[in-house]
Amino acid sequence: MALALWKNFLQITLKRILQQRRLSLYNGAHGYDEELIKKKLQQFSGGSINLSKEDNGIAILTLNNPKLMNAFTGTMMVELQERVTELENWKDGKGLIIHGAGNTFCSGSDLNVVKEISNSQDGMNMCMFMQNTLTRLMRLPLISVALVQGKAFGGGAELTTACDFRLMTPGSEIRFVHKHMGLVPGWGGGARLVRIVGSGAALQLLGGAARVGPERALGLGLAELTLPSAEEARALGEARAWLSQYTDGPADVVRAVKKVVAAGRELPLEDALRTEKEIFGTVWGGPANLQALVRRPKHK
Ligand SMILES: CCC(=O)SCCNC(=O)CCNC(=O)[C@H](O)C(C)(C)COP(=O)(O)OP(=O)(O)OC[C@H]1O[C@@H](n2cnc3c(N)ncnc32)[C@H](O)[C@@H]1OP(=O)(O)O
Repeated sequence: MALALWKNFLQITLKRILQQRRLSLYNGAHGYDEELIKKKLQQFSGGSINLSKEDNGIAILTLNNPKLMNAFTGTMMVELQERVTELENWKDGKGLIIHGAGNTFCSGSDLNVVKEISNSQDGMNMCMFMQNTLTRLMRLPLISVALVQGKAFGGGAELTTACDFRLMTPGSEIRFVHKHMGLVPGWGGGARLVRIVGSGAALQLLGGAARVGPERALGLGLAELTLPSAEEARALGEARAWLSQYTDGPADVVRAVKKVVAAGRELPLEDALRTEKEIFGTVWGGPANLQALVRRPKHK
């Protein structure tokens, strides 16, 4: 009995490690040493990344370091990775809202940390660490929303692009300030921005470190909607209500929808088609499909 349980535990752990590897971009073969950079990042503490999973299948991820406009300290980067792992293992999940504490989104990486790891090796490892985490975030089978209040600057702007949708509150601003810091995006925000707004607009936003308010973001297709409220709790309620139009329904179907779109977004066409076939197989003849066949709804 104990041996069977142990074997089962080992199998589950191995499966999780393999899944994380498959969903990540970098490993040892790329000269990436995850344990080394995690140890380094742990030296720079402060703030937290909080996750609450609600019964409606929507999770709320809060960037919590309001003293520094929710800038990412080292421990927050590590905590973000842990929360993403938790979300990968949340089988009832359908949606995710990412927001910042204290009426603002995130001012990027903590400049005190940036200064301490300004050598090339640490910088490249931090870049690979954050790309791995944000790529796994983007690939979650959850429909995700960045709720942008106040400012989303630098790495904060990059984080918004790892979500499926961006909702902005009145007066909020997304700004890729990297150029003014003598940098380019390194958390994957450049590549994702090109796919969201196209290369011309991305060049304008990155090359000019442009301020993007709700109106311009809507015009560019960077944001979906300007919410009516700028106040934290109200805006969160409005974001929840907006997201629920896509997360209503059985978890397996909502997750399948996200997986089909994620495959179409990332894979070459033939691979995406094959993946779509696999995902189709998980819902065809499933409970929601059979119930619908009994109900025979008219889609008027
Ligand atoms: C991945 C690459 C990156 O992310 S590089 C980092 C890019 N981000 C930045 O350069 C943001 C720098 N900060 C700013 O421009 C301003 O603080 C912004 C965000 C516009 C907010 O301005 P304002 O509303 O006037 O507030 P403030 O400047 O008084 O800030 C409040 C306190 O927060 C701090 N803060 C802000 N951002 C960061 C940051 N990224 N790292 C470290 N600290 C940050 C400010 O220094 C200020 O602290 P203090 O009150 O002076 O002790």
